[in-house]
Amino acid sequence: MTCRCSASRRVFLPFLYPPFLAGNGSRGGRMLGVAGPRHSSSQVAATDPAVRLNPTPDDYSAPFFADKAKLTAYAGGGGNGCISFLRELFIPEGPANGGDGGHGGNVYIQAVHGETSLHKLARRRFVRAGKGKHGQGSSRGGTRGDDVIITVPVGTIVKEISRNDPEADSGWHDTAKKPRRRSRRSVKLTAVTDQEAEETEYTEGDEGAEGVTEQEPPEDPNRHKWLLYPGISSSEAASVELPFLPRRDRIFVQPRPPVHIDLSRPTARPILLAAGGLGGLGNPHFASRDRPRPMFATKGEEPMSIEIELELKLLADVGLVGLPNAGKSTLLRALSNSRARVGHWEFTTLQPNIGTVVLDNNKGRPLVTSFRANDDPDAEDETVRRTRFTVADIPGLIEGAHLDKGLGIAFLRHVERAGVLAFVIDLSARNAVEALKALWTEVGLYAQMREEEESARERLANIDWSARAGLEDIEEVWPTTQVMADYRTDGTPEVKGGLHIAAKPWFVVATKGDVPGTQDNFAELRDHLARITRGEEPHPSGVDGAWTENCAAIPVSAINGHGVDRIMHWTVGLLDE
Ligand SMILES: Nc1nc2c(ncn2[C@@H]2O[C@H](COP(=O)(O)OP(=O)(O)OP(=O)(O)O)[C@@H](O)[C@H]2O)c(=O)[nH]1
Ligand SMILES: [Mg+2]
Repeated sequence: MTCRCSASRRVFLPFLYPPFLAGNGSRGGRMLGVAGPRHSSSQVAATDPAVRLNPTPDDYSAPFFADKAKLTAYAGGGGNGCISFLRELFIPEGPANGGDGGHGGNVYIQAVHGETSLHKLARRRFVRAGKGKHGQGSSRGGTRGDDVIITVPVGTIVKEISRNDPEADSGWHDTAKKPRRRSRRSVKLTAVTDQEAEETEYTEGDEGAEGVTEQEPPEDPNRHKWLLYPGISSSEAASVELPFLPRRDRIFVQPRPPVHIDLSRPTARPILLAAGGLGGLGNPHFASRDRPRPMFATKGEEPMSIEIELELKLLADVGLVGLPNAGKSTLLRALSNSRARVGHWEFTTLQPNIGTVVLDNNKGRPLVTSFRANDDPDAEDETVRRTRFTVADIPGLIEGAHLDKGLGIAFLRHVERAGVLAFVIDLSARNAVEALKALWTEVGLYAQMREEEESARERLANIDWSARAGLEDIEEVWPTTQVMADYRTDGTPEVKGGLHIAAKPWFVVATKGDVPGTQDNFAELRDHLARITRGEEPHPSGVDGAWTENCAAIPVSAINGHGVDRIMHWTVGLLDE
């Protein structure tokens, strides 16, 4: 049989599979496997700044990235207790010696510095902790199930969607529902009235007593939690008298629903998400004078599972916000060692890129002296010397993004936590003041949407679902899915709220300054920002109380690396504020 795959390399489409290219065609690059010079494009780029800042569209590196993931964490079930008896040469019917079952493994979550994306978790769909092993004869306890730690990047938010906890649902661990202790031989009868259940005790020998109706003892609701000795006959099994299930405290306290954890700092210790089930008790626990050879043990607890949603908000110091094709990725390349994709069309960048700006050039002599808050809560010094800062480049924002136009405003969550916002404006494209206003309007509307979502979430968390609340109450607090902006008389959307982003320090990077005829545009922008600083013009977002202390525009030509150092100094100044 002949091979059905084409032997020709012509089917390889370089546009669709650019990462497979080792270089670019125009500068002596080559496809994989094709003879050519043995240096990579990154080596060429690293040595030649002109090539690095004006690369061809196929000269980039795109690491795997996902900022959302949904998965179900299953804790491990407990192992069963064992029913066994000592049997030796001269002891045919020895005492009970069944071991206890091992506890199930727990599922934890931990934010660590090494992780940068959720793509591995997005593909997994579920994680499962190990089951506890069953107990064995000769009093051998089962081993504990393995714990699982989900490691996520710093900046991840964990939200619970649903959970299934069979043990909690049965009320067995809920101390509020603890039944009264009763004698082993007494069986409870209940007569339910309209308001509350009245309890009467039915005790053997009371049959026929006045006021007590003779009834069959009710089925033990915990019958399914017992294991019977496999060797006993079915009639013996039916008549076996089981004691009350012993109440046991959980070793690990299950987090209260709904789980909502903001992992904005690395967590020194893993945080418990789902606690494993307790192991069952072996038959020696039930041995007594009356019952020296218990023919039963308890089963291990059923495990709980929790469905969670993970959302990553990249924690960069500076967020680049700009219209598509403004030159954000080129600027990121100029500031850092990033190999973000650059192209002369809109939406070249489809997912966020993070670059690190090294202040001391790795030589221990910082170009700029700067301090940042210390991450380590145990450290005595509150600030440490800053040697680097990170910059996030996100897909371009277009006007009407709040109406879900373009790539939407979902990517703004990656700059939401940035310490400083840098608005990248192309001086050669259009009026820079208008572009700045358009960008700030979208950012302001996004901030407003986030605030509404957050307050709706808080109200939802406070709802008493057990109360006889009308459906209207619930609908009232349900978050709106889209922001419907109010419009001013001039047709521009009006932003209400959103101060948590508008209060951040910001500046404008006026890029493509090398293009002839852009000076007037820059001068107008600079004057406009000076008026905002003096308080003669409102903040471009229109939000009251927004940051207007020292609004600056820095002219650069990122493609030539001109003026980029000033951005570094300015940013550090704002970060230190
Ligand atoms: N003349 C000139 N061209 C520039 C400059 N900076 C970027 N460009 C060009 O502008 C185009 C767009 O640059 P990108 O860096 O991809 O722009 P972007 O904002 O990341 O675009 P999106 O990812 O699509 O939002 C590319 O062709 C760059 O070569 C500059 O300073 N001067
Ligand atoms: Mg880009």
